Amino acid sequence: MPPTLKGQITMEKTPSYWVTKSAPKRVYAMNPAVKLIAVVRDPVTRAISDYTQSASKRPGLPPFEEFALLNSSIQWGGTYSIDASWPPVRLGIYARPYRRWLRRFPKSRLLLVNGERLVADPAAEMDFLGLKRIITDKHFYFNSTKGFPCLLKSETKPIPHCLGKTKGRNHPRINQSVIYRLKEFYKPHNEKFYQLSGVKFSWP
Ligand SMILES: Nc1ncnc2c1ncn2[C@@H]1O[C@H](COP(=O)(O)OS(=O)(=O)O)[C@@H](OP(=O)(O)O)[C@H]1O
Repeated sequence: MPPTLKGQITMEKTPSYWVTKSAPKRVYAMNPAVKLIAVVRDPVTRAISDYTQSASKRPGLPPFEEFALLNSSIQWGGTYSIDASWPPVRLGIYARPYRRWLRRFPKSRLLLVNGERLVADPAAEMDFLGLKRIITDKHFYFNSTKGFPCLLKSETKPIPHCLGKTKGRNHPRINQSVIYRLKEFYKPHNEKFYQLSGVKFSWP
């Protein structure tokens, strides 16, 4: 962590902390009063997003369906199982890492941000850190080319800032029966996560 003056808040963002087994213990040892934020979205969309990121770096990568299904030689429309060990699928089982974090930190200090709501209404997600509300909904505008909200750095000097090209990519079309199977796969895991967190996300 960089040095922080009194009155300043230091922030650090690393998605892999969420699933790194040793992270809760180490973060706790660093500062047990730390506030934690995890953005979670529909795990089916998360898996496709994760695959899209890899595909952008590796042209010619086989289609999503071939990784998501076990024994993908079977026709996609037939009977098949989901490959729960494929990281884009596995990382959407949120209850597992969430349980690990809860062994060290109280629920009140781990904010679960609804990824779908973060896109629909970003300003609504800003209160957890207890900071003065400087960023409000006036600082966001919907950029229709990007299809996502972007930030106006100040109300008076509205310089627009969108996230880079690697955020908000177009996802490939995925076979509908594979999507259906993935939803079925995640249903019990999502339920477990809703039970543990007390938050009913709207994923099917
Ligand atoms: N405002 C705004 N602009 C662009 N993208 C937005 C925004 N808000 C949320 N998102 C969603 O963030 C997704 C990328 O987040 P990542 O988890 O891949 O980022 S990172 O791993 O933390 O770097 C990204 O996923 P993809 O759509 O698959 O690219 C977006 O859905």
